[in-house]
Amino acid sequence: MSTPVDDPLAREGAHLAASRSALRAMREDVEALDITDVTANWVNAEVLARQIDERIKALADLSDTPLFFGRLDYLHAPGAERAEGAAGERFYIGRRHVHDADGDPMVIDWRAPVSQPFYRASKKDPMDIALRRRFGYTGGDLTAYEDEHLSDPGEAAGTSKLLQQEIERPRVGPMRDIVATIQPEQDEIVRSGLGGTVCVQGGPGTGKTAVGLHRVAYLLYAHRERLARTGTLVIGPNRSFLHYIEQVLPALGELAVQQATVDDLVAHVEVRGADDAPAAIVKGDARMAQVLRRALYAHVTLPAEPVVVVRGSRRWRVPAYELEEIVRELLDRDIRYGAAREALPQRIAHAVLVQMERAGEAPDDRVQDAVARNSAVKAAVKAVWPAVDPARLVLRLLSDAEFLAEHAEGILDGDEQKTILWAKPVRSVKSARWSAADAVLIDEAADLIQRTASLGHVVLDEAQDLSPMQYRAVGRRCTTGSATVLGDLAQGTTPWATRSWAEALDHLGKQEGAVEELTAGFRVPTDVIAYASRLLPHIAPGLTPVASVRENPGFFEVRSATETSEVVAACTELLRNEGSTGLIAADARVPALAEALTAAGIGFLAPGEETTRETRLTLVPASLAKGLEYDYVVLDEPQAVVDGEPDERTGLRRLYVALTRAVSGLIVTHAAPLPAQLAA
Ligand SMILES: Nc1ncnc2c1ncn2[C@@H]1O[C@H](COP(=O)(O)OP(=O)(O)OP(=O)(O)O)[C@@H](O)[C@H]1O
Repeated sequence: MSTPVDDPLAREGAHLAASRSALRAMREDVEALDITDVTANWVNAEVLARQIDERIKALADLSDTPLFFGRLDYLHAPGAERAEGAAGERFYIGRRHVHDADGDPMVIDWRAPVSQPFYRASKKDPMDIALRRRFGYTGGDLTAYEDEHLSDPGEAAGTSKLLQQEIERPRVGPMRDIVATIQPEQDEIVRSGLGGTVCVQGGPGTGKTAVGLHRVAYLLYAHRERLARTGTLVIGPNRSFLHYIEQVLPALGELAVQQATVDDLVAHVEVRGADDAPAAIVKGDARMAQVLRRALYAHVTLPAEPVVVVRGSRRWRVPAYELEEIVRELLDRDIRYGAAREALPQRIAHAVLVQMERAGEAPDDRVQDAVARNSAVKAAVKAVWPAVDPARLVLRLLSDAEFLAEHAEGILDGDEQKTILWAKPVRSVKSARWSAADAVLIDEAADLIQRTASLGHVVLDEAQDLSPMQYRAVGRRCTTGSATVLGDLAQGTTPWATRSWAEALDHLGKQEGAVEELTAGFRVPTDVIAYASRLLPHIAPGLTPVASVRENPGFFEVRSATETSEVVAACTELLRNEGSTGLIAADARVPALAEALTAAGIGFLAPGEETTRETRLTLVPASLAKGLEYDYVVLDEPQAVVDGEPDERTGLRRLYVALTRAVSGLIVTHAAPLPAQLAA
């Protein structure tokens, strides 16, 4: 019988058990904290209690997530300046830091500098690593390990089986983290500094979303205090997508990252209406920002009358030309409309004070405040620099042809103006049927009036679908921070879809952002991605096709199915496999397919609903498929997916998205002929 001493696996198992009890002890220490004496008031107590609560949650030992997944044996002790626990030469790499009762590290956080060679070291550049060990788990049990002697010239470089297994593991439930298998080119993006914006172009399944989420986790580790103050945000295309990814960061111990759609960010009004494509295109065009600025500043009128302030028996007169100077100076300064409006009364009061001093008085700050509040000053401010409500400003632009023409002159042509004008004038902000694009305009106007607060870091996923005005809305939420922009130009399905990343970064206000490309595909099997890539020359010429890293060639079949029952049969067939199945269909065909599934007694979910062992089928309208994945996919009627979009290119892009959701197998069913572009 082997003993822990001679059996490496047993030895590693013992380290796992010891690490687990150390983690338990760390948690118990936090749970035992008594804060009654240390907090001066209840607000502090509540904040502290919440922090403690979060810390306890972050220290949870999740039975199905291994505490460590790798080990690094350094040749030398890493430099003290870069080491968390530099004393030892051996480090276990895991999701979070675990230390023993003496404070010595048992498990090192994957984000620590000493963990980096786990992801980056190679035979070519061993990074001072003698041994890299990967661990394999079955359930929560440590059952395998695999070694690479990176500094041993005699050992050939090979591909890791454990890595391959992890990549090919079937999917059930929401998205999970990839910390154990982040690839070198992904790691470079994950660990790029907080100061810079990174934009990642990558085909379907290249790990963009995964990389973006891990980058936030990394940044939170490396800049914890700063980001706790300024905040982080992940932006995704819709609720079901956000739901799909929402557990990745908590699994990495990060509970404080906000998630939102762009619509959530700009929810100044209730969106009840929709634009047709031509109107949405103009409203989403960056030129609208100029129109709004002009329309807003048109409210400022240069004063023609003096301001006369009466105080006691004296009258102080600020002549019109002096007022004009003040107004011009405020217009020239780079401050918001609202801030300038707030400054104006003080400026006028200051001019009065100068006169008072000249007249031998010695007014103090209180006098200046009193003058600023004087009714004559208030009236002048109201006339010269009136308060503007952003929603009302947009309402007027969209309902008043003359007002729009005046401010869009030389920016939008006559047809464009007509396109965005509402058919019927609308009376109030409340009664208007605002569209999503209108809400973005209101957000732009609101920011012209009052600066939007900036976060420390924003991750923008599926960015290719944003309009220039939406990019601006996101950009103003990270003016003093940085962004990770993730997308695929070939998957852009909005009429205003991004044409180039340079342009997108420009609208975002992050011209300096670096564009990186990911081309290794972790999701889609070789045969399927090859089939889908036939569309690339038609939808995004010039993009590199994804190269699948999956060894399993996957299952792929195109078959004719004239009845919905045959589509249902394809689902039943795929459900015999382990993992999730998605039935993706043109939105218009979803009701009929839902009916057919129900008639056949097959339970199914909507996208974003969590798959369970019992219900593993999701019926996905093509319009919601983006970003999601299933082990097996039945793609119903490709031509209908194409026809569901207003133009052929968008239709083919939608089809490309739908074709690239499968991890292990795809059946395409069709009654109508397949789109010609899919022919080999
Ligand atoms: N290094 C990796 N190791 C294991 N799995 C990975 C790795 N990178 C990505 N994956 C997996 O590949 C799948 C696709 O990743 P992800 O959804 O991030 O790709 P994407 O580029 O955002 O795709 P899409 O363009 O379709 O939205 C996910 O299941 C993800 O967990």
